Amino acid sequence: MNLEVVQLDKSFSGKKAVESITLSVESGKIHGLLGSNGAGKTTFMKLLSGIYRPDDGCVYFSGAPIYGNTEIKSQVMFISDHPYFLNGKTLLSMAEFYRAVYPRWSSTRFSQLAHHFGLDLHQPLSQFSKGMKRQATFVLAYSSRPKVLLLDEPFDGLDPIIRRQVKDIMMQDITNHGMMVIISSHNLREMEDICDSISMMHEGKLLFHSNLNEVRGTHFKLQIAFDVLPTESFFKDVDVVHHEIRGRVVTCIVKGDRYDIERKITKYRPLMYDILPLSLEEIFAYEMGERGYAISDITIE
Ligand SMILES: Nc1ncnc2c1ncn2[C@@H]1O[C@H](COP(=O)(O)OP(=O)(O)OP(=O)(O)O)[C@@H](O)[C@H]1O
Repeated sequence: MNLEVVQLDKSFSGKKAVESITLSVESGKIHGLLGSNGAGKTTFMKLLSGIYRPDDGCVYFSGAPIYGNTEIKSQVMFISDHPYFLNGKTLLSMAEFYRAVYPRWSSTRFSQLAHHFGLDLHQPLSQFSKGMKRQATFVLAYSSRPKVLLLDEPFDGLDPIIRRQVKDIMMQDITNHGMMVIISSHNLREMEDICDSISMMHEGKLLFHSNLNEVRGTHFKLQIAFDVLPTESFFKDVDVVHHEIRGRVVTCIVKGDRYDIERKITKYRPLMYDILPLSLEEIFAYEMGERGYAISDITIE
């Protein structure tokens, strides 16, 4: 299933939580949703999963709007950042519930995964630890075999071994069954490793939407040392979008083709230079900084 979001709007008490978002994601891909606190990521996820009705615009999966559409909703699974289970339920009784709602449910998968993670089928889920509750959520989600998996801060509370296994299973469903995954997370290091594309939200708006390899191939960090600092023309010529000068060393973020950048740099006769791809954290800081959301120091009494 492909996702198409068109001009999506959602407000709470007159305040926009999601504003004019347009976005598309193909099946078999992982899309990362990044953003500041309160940017609107969870609200956006709830609109994508058909929990919230949009004030304006629409969320389409394979051309059909999701809101109020039971058939589409049964193929889209949302895992919230707060695992929630019906009162007094065990993993086994939750499995019965999911089996009734999700037509692609696999009891074989359920038995295999519950056994693999060593989860007790008969213990009330309320007695599970935080990490065990998360594992139970993933067991139920993977057994439901959704075509689209929406994950809001999904790996919090999982130990590193389980975290890796949960991601491995997700990758198998993406590769073997073309599942689409949309992940909202503040863990940029992890997102960098697994996402095909990313978007960044701030104050309800989508600032930026791009294929990760494309960003890495067009944005670079440049450290360059000069005998004598160059004139302003250097920054224009090399297409510097942000720079800092310390002594005779200039650190910049540069946009463009890597070989073209190197060719231009050499004309300014640097003593030495290093050109590196930007990390997702640097892209985030740069894009947010452009919108006035930069790191500032705070001193407390
Ligand atoms: N049910 C609600 N009622 C009223 N306001 C809400 C509701 N849900 C979200 N909001 C508001 O919408 C805005 C976006 O919140 P949201 O939870 O979507 O942000 P977020 O990007 O997920 O944040 P975080 O990274 O901090 O989890 C916030 O200003 C929040 O107060």
